[in-house]
Amino acid sequence: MAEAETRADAVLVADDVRKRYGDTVALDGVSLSIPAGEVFGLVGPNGAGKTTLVRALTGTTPCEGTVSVLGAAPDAVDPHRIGLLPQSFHPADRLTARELIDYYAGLYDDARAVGAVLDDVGLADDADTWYENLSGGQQRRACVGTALVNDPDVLFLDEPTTGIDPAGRRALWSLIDDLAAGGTTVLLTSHSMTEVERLADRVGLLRDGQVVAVGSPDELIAEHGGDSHLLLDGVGVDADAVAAALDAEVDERDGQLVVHDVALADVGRVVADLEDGGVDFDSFTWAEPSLEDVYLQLTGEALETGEGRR
Ligand SMILES: Nc1ncnc2c1ncn2[C@@H]1O[C@H](COP(=O)(O)OP(=O)(O)OP(=O)(O)O)[C@@H](O)[C@H]1O
Repeated sequence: MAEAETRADAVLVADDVRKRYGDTVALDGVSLSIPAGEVFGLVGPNGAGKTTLVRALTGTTPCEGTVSVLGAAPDAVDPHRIGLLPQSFHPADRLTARELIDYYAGLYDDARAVGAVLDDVGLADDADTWYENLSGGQQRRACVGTALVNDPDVLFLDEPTTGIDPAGRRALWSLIDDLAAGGTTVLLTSHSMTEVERLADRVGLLRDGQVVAVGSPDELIAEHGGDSHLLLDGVGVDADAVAAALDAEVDERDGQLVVHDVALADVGRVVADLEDGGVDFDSFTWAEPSLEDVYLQLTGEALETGEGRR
């Protein structure tokens, strides 16, 4: 699709957006265009500029360049149409979850029913617990709820699932799916590549305030994810011995040996060749390239775990 056509349909546009904090360049010429109903995942290392871009797009920080939301400058858009979950959000401790959602609902003329929002974020059973007595994950759910009360057309979620347990994360993912299916445009930031690969129609990778790649997870994986590979674990595994036994490219990553370019159908043969070559290893895992590999490739940084660094 031509860029002009894309922009005409776009709900969120950033055009050459720049932001400095003193000597720190937080955004260095970011251009993006996000159509209605898309879930767009923004990823990148700490300090890459994700939160600053969310703030620029929501008009909560001034910036150079052009940003537009629903065809207008962010501060000209009807606030009913925008939902924002900031990365840092500290509601009053002595409000219950219900009172917190009710407070935000009171800011809008036609807010959703408080009980329905509590249901959406899985807090119906804890609705009358003070915020300070909710667990970290429950607190985050309550915060997500405040961004949903106005049934927004555009939803900004800055690290929405931080601290939320796996079941809660899945529930939130399916809620986001449903919102997008209903036409809501969602911009979310995350350090979990699993989350972004699962949710996002397209992903933008920020590094040092610049967009270094944009595309669907499949496109990014095909372009930057590398090959399917075998990971070898165990004391006594030696990269040179493995390379010699297999006549293959081998390198080290996080204490494992990576044998490159191994198709699933070839795993049996490769393992037999290793045994024939006298290579001593404890276990192996076959892996297809994932968004995490794209991230590693483009940022040169390792995530602490496969589920992100938080
Ligand atoms: N209010 C501020 N004052 C000064 N510098 C800031 C401010 N906010 C952000 N920065 C700096 O701007 C850069 C981008 O920060 P930003 O919070 O946008 O990154 P991020 O990608 O969201 O990081 P994280 O993954 O840690 O949330 C960083 O170098 C940060 O230190």
